[in-house]
Amino acid sequence: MKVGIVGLPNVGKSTLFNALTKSKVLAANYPFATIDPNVGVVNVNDLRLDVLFEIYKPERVIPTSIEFIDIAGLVQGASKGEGLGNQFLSHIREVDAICQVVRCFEDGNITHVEGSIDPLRDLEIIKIELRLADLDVIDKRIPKIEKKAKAKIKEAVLEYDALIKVRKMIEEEKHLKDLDMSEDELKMIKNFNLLSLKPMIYIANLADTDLENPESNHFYTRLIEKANTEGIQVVPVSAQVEYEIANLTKEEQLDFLEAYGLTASGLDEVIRSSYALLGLKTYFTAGVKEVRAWTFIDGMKAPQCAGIIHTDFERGFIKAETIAYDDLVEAKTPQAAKEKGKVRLEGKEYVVKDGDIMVFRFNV
Ligand SMILES: Nc1ncnc2c1ncn2[C@@H]1O[C@H](COP(=O)(O)OP(=O)(O)OP(=O)(O)O)[C@@H](O)[C@H]1O
Ligand SMILES: [Mg+2]
Repeated sequence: MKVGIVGLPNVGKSTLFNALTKSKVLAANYPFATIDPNVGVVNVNDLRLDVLFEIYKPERVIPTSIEFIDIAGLVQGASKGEGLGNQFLSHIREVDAICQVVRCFEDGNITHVEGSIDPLRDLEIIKIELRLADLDVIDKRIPKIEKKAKAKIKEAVLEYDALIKVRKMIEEEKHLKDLDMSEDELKMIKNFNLLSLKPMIYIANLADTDLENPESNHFYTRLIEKANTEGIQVVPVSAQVEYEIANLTKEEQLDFLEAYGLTASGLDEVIRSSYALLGLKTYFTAGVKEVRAWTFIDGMKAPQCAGIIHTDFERGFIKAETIAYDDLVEAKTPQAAKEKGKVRLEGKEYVVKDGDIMVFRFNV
């Protein structure tokens, strides 16, 4: 699962990426500092792992992770080849969700490609470019299948109808959920990796002085209002502050945060929101050797979830011993949970739930 960090040039994308991934890729005060995408893996902090650690006292705890990709800045006209143009857009096609960094901080020393701070204008630029790029893809495809669709070839009719619907949706700025599309049409559309259909959150990149009270920044409040109308979540952070504290010890971090009137880093919220945005859930495996978190997609059944660990587990799946996280915590030990009848034996059709602690029985 990949999350792309997207936005205008020089708004703080690489700075945020460095903070998230504890890396040191080039983040610099000029547009197009980033050209090739940077890729990094980020652990997903989960307090439940700390609790499971206390229960199982394992030798090690392994959190789950997601991948972040820092992508080159996008400018007006990118869909027509401006800036890094289509090369840039192809990198966005590969991600499953988008974190859009929106500059809300004022700083005369840091160049803004549009010459002023205006988050709503910036959002509009990005949105238009993503939509134009999609229309381009659709309009190249439609003539290729039109004849076959008119000749009533089944596959082509399905694809043609789906493309026409989505084209209209993009043009009229509607949502996919407002469209009357069949399962098959939706599947078909997925293959095109359309940018405007990717789930998105906005990261409001604030000045350090705004952290204590973001609402005092009118750029930020306007961004929130806009996002509310779109049903998009906003996460406020200062990429610069997060970067500065990313490599400190936990204790130093707390002191540093306190100086800004904060109790926690904003990065966890960025990571958690991205995880949720992707529709991701977590199940656990737990024992004395290892407690480990595994990511699955909402709706997956037990065998598929087993397959995330090893394909043999899926192929030879028999049953899954399952305890709900809350049941385990309430019972205090796996033994007590068993005695209370809280350990369930689930079969092939079981839809795994967030927090399930699972032991897979399999035979190959
Ligand atoms: N919240 C912030 N407050 C002040 N300065 C910031 C903040 N976030 C980032 N910056 C500064 O903005 C400049 C640009 O940052 P960065 O290189 O991360 O941008 P970018 O979006 O990756 O740009 P590009 O598109 O060129 O790759 C850097 O000098 C960075 O230190
Ligand atoms: Mg960059």
